[in-house]
Amino acid sequence: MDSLLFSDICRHHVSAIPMLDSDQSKHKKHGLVLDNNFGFARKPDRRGLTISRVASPLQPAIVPSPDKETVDPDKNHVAWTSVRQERWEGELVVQGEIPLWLKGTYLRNGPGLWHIEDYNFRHLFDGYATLVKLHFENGRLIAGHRQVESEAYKAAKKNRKICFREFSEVPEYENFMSYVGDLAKLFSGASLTDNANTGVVKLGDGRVVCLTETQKGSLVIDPDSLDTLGRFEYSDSLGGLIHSAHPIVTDAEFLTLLPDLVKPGYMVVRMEPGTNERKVIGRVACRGGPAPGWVHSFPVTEHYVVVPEMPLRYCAQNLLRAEPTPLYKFEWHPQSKAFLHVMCKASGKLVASVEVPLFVTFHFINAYEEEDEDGRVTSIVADCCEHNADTTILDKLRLQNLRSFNGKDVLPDARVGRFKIPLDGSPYGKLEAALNPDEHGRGMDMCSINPAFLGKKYRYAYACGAQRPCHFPNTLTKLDFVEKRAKNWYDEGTVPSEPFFVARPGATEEDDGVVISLISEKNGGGYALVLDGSTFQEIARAKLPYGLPYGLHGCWVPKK
Ligand SMILES: CC(=O)/C=C/C=C(C)/C=C/C1=C(C)CCCC1(C)C
Ligand SMILES: CC(/C=C/C=O)=C\C=C\C=O
Ligand SMILES: [Fe+2]
Repeated sequence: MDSLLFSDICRHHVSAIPMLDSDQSKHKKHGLVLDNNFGFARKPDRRGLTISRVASPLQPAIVPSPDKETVDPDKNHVAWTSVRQERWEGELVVQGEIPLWLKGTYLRNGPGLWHIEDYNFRHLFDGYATLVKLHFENGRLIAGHRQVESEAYKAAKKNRKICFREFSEVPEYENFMSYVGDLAKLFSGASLTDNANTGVVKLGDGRVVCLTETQKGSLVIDPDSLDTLGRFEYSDSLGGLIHSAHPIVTDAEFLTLLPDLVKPGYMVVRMEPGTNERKVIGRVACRGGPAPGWVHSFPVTEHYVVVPEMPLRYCAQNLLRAEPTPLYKFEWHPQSKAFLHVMCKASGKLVASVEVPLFVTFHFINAYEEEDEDGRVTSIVADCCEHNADTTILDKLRLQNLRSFNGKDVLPDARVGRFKIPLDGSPYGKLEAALNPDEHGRGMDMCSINPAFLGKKYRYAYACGAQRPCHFPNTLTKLDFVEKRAKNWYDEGTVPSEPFFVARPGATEEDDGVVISLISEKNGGGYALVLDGSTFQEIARAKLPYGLPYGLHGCWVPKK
């Protein structure tokens, strides 16, 4: 049973954040708080991890490495292993120095639980959401993680099986009639997951919301306790079941895209802080078919929203299937071509719609307007993590592939794809690499920028790159689009998550700040890492009591 493996996780005295609740008290042992209450029975996972450490209440723990002999790093890298318990919180020992100006909480969301009972999920994106926090204050660091209490997660726990349609997993049907019943529920959205495992955003009004690609998977959480407070109900009647996993969120607005699978196109919508009502800015009809392209993310400039139409398109038939297809809910339609549409934020009018070379991206990095000497906008530049128009990256993110690294260099090449969209009515846009991909080992994804440069001409981005041979991005990289160079951070055998930039208050330089990442180590350990935004050198790290599974996207909640 997992409880043996989870033994003796220490929790320190953190007076500001009450932890004991009735669930936890039953695990209270030797003055420690455990929270091994997944309710999913499971055979031991051969990690044989034992972290046994009792910390005095005020002393941060020094946690020994797990038993090396029983850890098979190739198969059991902690990045691809389910989080070991529902929740934990404690203060970490900091090596180096956390700047005193860094006051607030970094939140990171991601799919962290990939099994129920003995059933292992297939794809990275299937896992139930694990929310991680790093609270920085006065040079100290309090960390914690907790499962997001979606209906999908709670139902799986209660019924000991998958109950909703996830990215690639669907509930097991007892008979044909139950499959038909589930299909009926698909159209109303009732059978879709609300497992908000992709990102977390802080709205302009302070509410913090975990998100995924289903609209029902928008869940409000408490950034201190990591409690799930309830569903974020959109009060408009725009309908639809899915949206972009990456809305553009600023203190002033929330912008997102609602793909329309019936009449292929996208609704561009905006929501003001303090409301739950999205209002339509405009609609873009697809130029290719048979369905809209997948819009995991999209970029904006100061005045425009760029709507990508990728040839990797949603596929209604694949949505209905009980077994995943090679491209899951999507299909690759190169003959349908690729387009970028540009909509004016203020009027909802389409100011450009250009055909561009075929591309595959999850993540746009940023976009900005270029002007002539009279201040007229002549073109738009939009950057993304581009997988060389190759969809195989989706297959590389299958857990079986992630868990079977054998030293071979199998990560497909990726680059910073820079689109140039003319606004003079020309029918074509360009796509080129913004810098030589060798600068970042030809791996490229999970990007962030200084948020003050959102939609504006910018020089720097932070992302994960590659130190080859590898099967997954394994470096942190700082990209300089002026010098066309990258600075890379690498720690052998680790899997770093999205580098997240936090600007120093009062900064005037774009890269004046820190970059935060959570690192999963091959020995089962893990640490929080803080790099200097400018030099990209390590300034602090703090070991976690145990490594955490790979996570996706984060946000920053400044201390009030
Ligand atoms: C974690 C991540 O990056 C993406 C998650 C995507 C999900 C959960 C997609 C779910 C979907 C369904 C459950 C049915 C409808 C299509 C689609 C949005 C792909
Ligand atoms: C982790 C990832 C791609 C890595 C490729 O090199 C994509 C994640 C997408 C969802 O947020
Ligand atoms: Fe994403």
